Amino acid sequence: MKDLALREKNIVLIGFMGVGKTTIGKEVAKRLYRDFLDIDEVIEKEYGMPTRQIFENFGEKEFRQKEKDTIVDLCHNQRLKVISVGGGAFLQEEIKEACLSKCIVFFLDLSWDAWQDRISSIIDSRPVLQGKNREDMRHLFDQRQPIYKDHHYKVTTDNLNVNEVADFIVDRLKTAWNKVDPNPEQQ
Ligand SMILES: Nc1ncnc2c1ncn2[C@@H]1O[C@H](COP(=O)(O)OP(=O)(O)OP(=O)(O)O)[C@@H](O)[C@H]1O
Ligand SMILES: O=C(O)C1=C[C@@H](O)[C@@H](O)[C@H](O)C1
Ligand SMILES: [Mg+2]
Repeated sequence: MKDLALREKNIVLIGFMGVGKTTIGKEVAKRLYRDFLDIDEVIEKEYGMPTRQIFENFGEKEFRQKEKDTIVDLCHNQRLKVISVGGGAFLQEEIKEACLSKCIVFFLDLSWDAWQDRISSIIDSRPVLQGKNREDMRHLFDQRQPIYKDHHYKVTTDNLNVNEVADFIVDRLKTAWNKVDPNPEQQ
């Protein structure tokens, strides 16, 4: 696929587990009348089981390979999608490179203090949190922050609800689109 106009590019949400990529991605897609894809859900559908079971049955290495193939393919062959990627996706350079070069990447940032309030709602379904105590989780949280450093936009979500974060993202996008292409329908 040739290089896309800014308005046509896929929008990708990145960030640590539980920051709201799936929840907010759905809201952004609704507001823009776009299809939403959650990479964890795409992979789960393909395997017919939850991520946690994919890790148990096939191992993290296979999950990561599938994650890479799925995201890189979408980046090169799809347009106009809103995509939320798993919290570990940007550990892989090829994923990072494909997303940053082909899509518009939003980093959803959340402080450790605010993140801790989410633990009970996410812990059962996230394999990489299994068997970890609070200190281990803090270590993983800190260790992961550098992988999200490369992005196009950052949204600090601590004091924003889901609708406010989605509105913020859509507002940023519309500003950027209008800057490069103010009257798209007349061309
Ligand atoms: N801005 C927000 N304010 C309050 N709660 C939120 C916000 N965003 C998300 N949540 C809640 O946090 C929980 C985790 O959200 P979600 O599953 O969307 O995270 P995620 O980033 O997709 O996680 P993962 O990387 O593990 O898939 C959900 O219960 C969701 O309702
Ligand atoms: O942060 C991670 O490493 C992960 C996050 C989830 O979204 C899933 O992609 C999987 O559970 C791994
Ligand atoms: Mg998710």
